[in-house]
Amino acid sequence: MTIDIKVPTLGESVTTATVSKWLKQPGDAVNADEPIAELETDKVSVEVPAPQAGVLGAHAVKEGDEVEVGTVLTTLTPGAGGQKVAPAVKPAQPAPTAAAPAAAPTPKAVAEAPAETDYDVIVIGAGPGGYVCAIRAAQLGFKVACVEKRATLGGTCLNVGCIPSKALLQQSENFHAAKDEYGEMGIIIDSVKLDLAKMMARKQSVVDANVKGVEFLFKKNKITWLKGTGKVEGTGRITVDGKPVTAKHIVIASGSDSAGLPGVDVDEKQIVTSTGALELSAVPKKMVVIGGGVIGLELGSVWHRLGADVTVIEYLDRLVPGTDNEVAKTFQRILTKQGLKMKLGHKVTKAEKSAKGVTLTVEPAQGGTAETLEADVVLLAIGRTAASKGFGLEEAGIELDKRGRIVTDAHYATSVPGIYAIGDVIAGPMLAHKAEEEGVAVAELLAGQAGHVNYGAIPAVVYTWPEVATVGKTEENLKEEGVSYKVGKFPFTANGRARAIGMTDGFVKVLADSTTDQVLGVHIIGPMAGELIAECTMAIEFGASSEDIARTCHAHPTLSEAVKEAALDVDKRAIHI
Ligand SMILES: NC(=O)c1ccc[n+]([C@@H]2O[C@H](COP(=O)([O-])OP(=O)(O)OC[C@H]3O[C@@H](n4cnc5c(N)ncnc54)[C@H](O)[C@@H]3O)[C@@H](O)[C@H]2O)c1
Repeated sequence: MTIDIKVPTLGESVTTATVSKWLKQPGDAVNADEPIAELETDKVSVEVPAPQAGVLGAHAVKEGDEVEVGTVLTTLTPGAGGQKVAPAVKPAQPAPTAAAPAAAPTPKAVAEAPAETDYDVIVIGAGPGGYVCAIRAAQLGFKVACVEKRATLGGTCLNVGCIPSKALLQQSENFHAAKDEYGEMGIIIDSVKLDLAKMMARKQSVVDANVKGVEFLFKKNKITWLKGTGKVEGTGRITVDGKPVTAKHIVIASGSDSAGLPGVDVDEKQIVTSTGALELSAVPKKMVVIGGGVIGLELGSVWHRLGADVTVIEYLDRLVPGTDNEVAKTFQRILTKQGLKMKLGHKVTKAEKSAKGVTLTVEPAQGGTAETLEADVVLLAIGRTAASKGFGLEEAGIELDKRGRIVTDAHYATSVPGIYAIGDVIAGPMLAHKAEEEGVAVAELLAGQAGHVNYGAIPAVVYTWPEVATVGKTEENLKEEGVSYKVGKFPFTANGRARAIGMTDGFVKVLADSTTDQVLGVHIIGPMAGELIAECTMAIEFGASSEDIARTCHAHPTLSEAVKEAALDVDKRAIHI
């Protein structure tokens, strides 16, 4: 008996390929799944594996021939594979060695695409990118499943990131205000006490309500939650805890993990990432934060307000890289005034744990004399890395860049047909709302619509007090790009509402093109900056001019009037300064 080996399904809309190379010749013995020929489609190179062990018969096509899906390539006589039972036409492939691993990525993915699938779309990861993608795909009529290994939906953001940190930020701000600021407003509270356990319980109830909300949305949209760990096997195929599941389209939204630092071993008790810093059972006396970025400053602020002596060690000579320099300097001044200690231009080279605490060795970033710092708790917050390892991506041939992020084209397609990626696991800012936008865009693209993300209009917010919010280009960006721009600025000290609420730190800065007046960037440090930036983001999205903002009536008395005044100041006609 012989069986035909045919050109397999090549993926969506690809029906023809060219036989680029025969890897095995007639008479060669092959094992099941061993590649026997290489085909090239207009998208990728594909290997055709033998369906079972046996000996190859006559080849029906030669190298260079164009073939269609279903064309017979060659025949196979089933039997024992792996050994030559007929004279070799070509030497057998060398056995894999450490120096030359045989597990070449890419090609087999397309060859194994299933003809019929369990779902239209499978999303791997139920964070803001993944769950939003799943919901939008379901709205568009797809049969959708979402794989999530965590016990609850919502990913890092809802479970151990954005949401719990914002709950703690609010609660610690209220505690601090009641303790240190209400007196000025004529509210005398004799004794303000912290009940940390209750504070943590409330934070958890906020998280619980949010993650249950996503579960409800899944039910409402008839999305199947596949509980377990997803592993990508190739085009159209994954496994969940080892069980095969198939889909026409796979979207990877696996997110990111906290970056480690050699010599600093995280135990989530004494040396913590953001996850541990949201769970501390007591206020540390001394806390050292490694990294003066978003997480370090938000969570450093929380524990400082609750009573910890906090020192931030930052490698660069400024806080929050990427934000407007002037904003960063003001931010540093305000946080220092609040009592956070800053050690800029320094790095941690070692962290030694003992029963008493942690001893950190700290050195100037550019070299110099080392010193030691003591801490009860160390928060490591030096960035996050794409979660792209350990679930089959490289084996399936999905290309990663040097930083481990999945490489995608403008439509979020990876190097393997039918597999897409969005959110923290691909390039771009690691922000929940960026991931959400990409989730919607990819779902719409899969439905044949014009899904799109405007990367020039993605706001970023640091939820400290005051908040820092930014959208579009910074002055530094514009100088680098040689764009001529005008600056309008307005301080919150001159805003009536800011005075009334007693929060006058900070300013709004509007950057507009010198020639066209188009708004190119807005940078805010001040009360509720994270809310105020929405108007500015919309201005950029709609291609508005600073005059458009300046001529828009803003309610009085509101903080948003500071945005209007900054826009007026672009033409030096602010009223209240
Ligand atoms: N509010 C928000 O939107 C929000 C909140 C939390 C996290 N996030 C995102 O999560 C990601 C991670 O946040 P993050 O704060 O960890 O990263 P980050 O990139 O914001 O900041 C990390 C900081 O650590 C510094 N650093 C790096 N190596 C160092 C070293 N060896 N010693 C001292 N300093 C060092 C960097 O210069 C940088 O300032 C970011 O992409 C952030 O945007 C966003």
